[in-house]
Order: sequence, then structure tokens, then C-alpha cells
Amino acid sequence: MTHCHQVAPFDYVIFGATGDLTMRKLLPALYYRLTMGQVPDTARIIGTARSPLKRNEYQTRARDALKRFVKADDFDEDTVDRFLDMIHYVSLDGSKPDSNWEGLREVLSHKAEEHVRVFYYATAPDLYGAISKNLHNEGLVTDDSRVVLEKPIGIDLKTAEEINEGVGQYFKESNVFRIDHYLGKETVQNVIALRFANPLFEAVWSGEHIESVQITAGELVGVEGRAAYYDNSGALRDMVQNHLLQVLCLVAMEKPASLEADDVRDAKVSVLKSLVPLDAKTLPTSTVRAQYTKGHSKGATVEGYLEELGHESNTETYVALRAEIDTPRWKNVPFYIRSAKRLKAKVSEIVVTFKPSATKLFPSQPEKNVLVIRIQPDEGVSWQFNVKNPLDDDFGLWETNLDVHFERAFSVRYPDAYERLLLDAVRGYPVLFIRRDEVEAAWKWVAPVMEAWAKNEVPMAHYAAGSWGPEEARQMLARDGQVWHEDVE
Ligand SMILES: NC(=O)C1=CN([C@@H]2O[C@H](COP(=O)(O)OP(=O)(O)OC[C@H]3O[C@@H](n4cnc5c(N)ncnc54)[C@H](OP(=O)(O)O)[C@@H]3O)[C@@H](O)[C@H]2O)C=CC1
Ligand SMILES: O=C1O[C@H](COP(=O)(O)O)[C@@H](O)[C@H](O)[C@H]1O
Repeated sequence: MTHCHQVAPFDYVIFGATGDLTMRKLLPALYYRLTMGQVPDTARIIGTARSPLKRNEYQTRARDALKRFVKADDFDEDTVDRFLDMIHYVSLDGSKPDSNWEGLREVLSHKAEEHVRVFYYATAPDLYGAISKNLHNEGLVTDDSRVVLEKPIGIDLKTAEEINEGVGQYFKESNVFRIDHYLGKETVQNVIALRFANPLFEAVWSGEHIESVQITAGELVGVEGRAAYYDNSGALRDMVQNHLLQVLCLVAMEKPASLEADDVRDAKVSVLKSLVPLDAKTLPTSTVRAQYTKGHSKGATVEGYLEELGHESNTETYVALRAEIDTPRWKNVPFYIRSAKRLKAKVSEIVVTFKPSATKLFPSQPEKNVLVIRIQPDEGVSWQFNVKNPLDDDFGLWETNLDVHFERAFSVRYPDAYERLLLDAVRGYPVLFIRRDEVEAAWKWVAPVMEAWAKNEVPMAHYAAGSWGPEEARQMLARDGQVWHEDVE
């Protein structure tokens, strides 16, 4: 059963409407929410980009995108027609004050009732300031207009501040929705429920009982068609500064005063500010960067990163970090974070390892309890625990698993992360979006890593495509007596 209520009529103005993100994620997400009854028929989606397209030409592109990116079973001709009726297109260069703003104003003014206005920036982030200024100067930013900012918010603290300032001059912070699609994932939101809706977990969620936490986001794919972007970014900026630090915040935050946006964000930002800064002493042993070399993926031989690029590069496709949080709850608990392209499996998960019992009762030391929160694929939770071995009369133990696979357990379709986030912006519900101070605190923490890597103070390691990553990352955990959780075939 769905609990999505229909939202108020809205105008979604998408800058970058012909791009990959709009076609692959945004339009399918809005379509799915129409099928679920959350989008009113009077809503409008107004695509803008520089390409000179007529409305019907853009509608054809939108249809093709739905055909490609919506599951065949969910592609319903009548609903698709209703969806296409909502779509408009304005050819416009968002960065230029003398562009076709009149065309946008005209579409926006033709409506029979009040609409919530949302601007979605799906263009290069260095345009965000100029688009905001032009929208403001054209009188198109109403007091209640929202703006959704795609990642990356900058490539470092300075550029993030510039983007935030550029947008913040024309939109108040409460109307700025910085998207991090990991927060739109059901299983990431579920961390809050697991921790705070289960007294058992709430009671043991600290360094008193937890030995270590691993947060992994591994991908099978390489850099695909995004090499130009990726080579200027790398795994640390692309995945850790945003998605994985957000996940870490949810795992580590104190219980927020409420589920209101600012209470949750206050709790998260306090984790980011408590991360122990990495320095010259800890950087070489607490950070690993690596590039994939030629290897095998899904049964095929694949090229190494440098061969794919066709030139030298100092950009990492693998990152592993050892982080510590300086709070009473987490003193001395290592948080291992890793993300990579061309890993052995597509797996995003959180692995919480509990400390063994301090006293020995059984002939064999029981295995530690491990909680695995599978973010994707096969969303679910497994709890590794010990039972008595029924074939052993001397209290030998067996390690077993309680495993919940959410899709099977709840018989639900797991929505794409963008679905909820797009409609949350219309609802003016910002809890799953990132506040300015969070983005900037995250950049501050990764800054010494970026600087040391840029100066080659930590050597670039290598791993074969299709493997679990470099030996250096295994060693990083081995020094703590830990191993990476690599359970997926
Ligand atoms: N693709 C993805 O999976 C993801 C993308 N992102 C981010 O989303 C943003 C868009 O990415 P993506 O769709 O891949 O990029 P694309 O290059 O595919 O699309 C860029 C879009 O911006 C439009 N555009 C470029 N310049 C202007 C301008 N001056 N005025 C108006 N429109 C303009 C382009 O159309 P035209 O040339 O016709 O103007 C096109 O529609 C980027 O910030 C990216 O980092 C974030 C996460 C994932
Ligand atoms: O933001 C990004 O995320 C994707 C991975 O997202 P997921 O939902 O498939 O885990 C990554 O491929 C991309 O490089 C990055 O920009």
C-alpha cells in the first residue's frame, strides 16, 4: 500500500532538460509518481535547455526516455499520454541574461490556479549562480519558489561556498534543496528506523558494544560515458564527500530531537564536525587511493582506467578511508569507508561488527555478531549471530543468519531514489536534502586528503578490474585486526 498523498499542483522547471540525468532519472521518476497518484494532472514539467526544440519534439524525446528507462510492465500508454500532456519546453540559455526568459515567463503565467514553483538545476554546477541571478532579475523567483541543486556542489570548499553564495543571494536557505540521491534510497532512510525504532539496537549503538563500522559503495561499471567529468573528480569527490559521509552521519548521529529537517541536519552536521581530521601522520595509513588496471568484469575482459582514458591521470577510481569520530559514543571506533568503480560486485552496504563477549564461556570463542544493512541491491538486513550446534554435545556453536529481504518481505516495488526526492521538494519537505553547513563541513574534512593526494604524498595503488580492490586497502584493515566484508559473489 502506498502512503504517497497527492501534492499541490506544481511547475517543475528543469534546466538541463535534454541531458542524461533528466532523461534517465528525472522524467521516469516523475512518471512513476504520476502512476502512483502523487502528481496532479494540472502539474507541469517545463524543460529548458539551449537546444532549439519545439514542444512536440521534446515530448517525443521524453516518450523515448520513458520507453527506455521505465520497466516495460510499468509503461502504460494512457498514463504516458497524460504525462506527456504535462510537458512543455522552452529553449533558453540559463547563463545568459538576454536569452529567451520571456518564453519561460509566458509558459509559467498560463495557468488557472496557484502552482508551487520548483527550479531544478541539472546542468554544470558552475551555471547555478548565473541561472539564479537571471531568474531573479526576470522576476521569476517568488517568495516560495524552491530550487533543487544537483551534485556536485563544488570540487572543494571554496567552490562549494561560491555556488552556495551564488544561489543563496536569490533563494533563502529554506528553499534550497541540495540533492544527494543516497538519502532518497529507502534503505538509507531505514538506518534511522533501525537505530531508533528498535530498542535493542538503540541500546547497543556505541563504542561500548560496536567494534567497527564499514560503509561500502562498490560498482561493477567503469567510468562509462562520463570520463571527462570523472577524471576531474575521482572516487573521493564523486562518492565519499557526499553520499558516503551522509550515510556515515545517519549511522553515527545522536538521536535527533525530532524528525524535523533541522533537527536531523543538526545531528548530522555535528557528526561531520566531530570527524577527526586526517593529518600528515595519519594520512599514509588511513587513506588508500587506487586505479583499476585491465581485468575481467561480467565474464569479459575490460581495459584499465588509463587505457580507457587514453592519457595519464592522477585520479583515483578506488578510495578507502579509516575515519574516527571524536565523541563519547564513538571514541576509538574505526569507520572504514570505501567506494570504487570496477569492483568485483555492485554492492552498497553498511556492516556493523559488534565486540565479542569479554568473558569466555564456550569451548570455542563465539564469532562476533555482525549486522549488515544492504543498501542495494537486494535491499535488506542480515544479522549474523550464534546458536548451539545441535550436533555437538559439548556446547559447540554455529554461526547463522537472520536475513530479511525487503522486496520479498513487503512485496513492494523499491522506488528509485529520485522519485521521493523530486516530490519532497514540491512538498517543501527538506529532511532528505543537505543543508549548506553539511556540504561545507564535509568538504572541510576531505580537504587534507585531497591536498595530500594531489601532492602524491600517498602513492597511487592499483587493482585489477573485477577484483575487490588493492592490497593496500586489505592491509589498512589488517593493521586493526579487521577484514573487509566481501560476501557477495
Ligand atoms: N547523469 C547523471 O547520472 C548524474 C548527473 N549529475 C549532475 O547533473 C548535472 C547534469 O548532468 P548530465 O545530465 O549528466 O549532463 P549532460 O551533459 O547530459 O546534460 C547537460 C544539460 O544541460 C544543458 N545545458 C548546458 N548548458 C546550458 C545552459 N547554458 N543553459 C541551459 N541549459 C544548458 C544541456 O542542454 P543544451 O546543450 O541543449 O543546452 C543538457 O540538457 C551535472 O551537474 C551532473 O554532475 C549528478 C548525478 C548523476
Ligand atoms: O552520484 C553518483 O552515484 C553513482 C552511483 O549511484 P548508485 O545509486 O548506483 O549507487 C555513481 O555511478 C556516479 O559515479 C556518481 O556520480
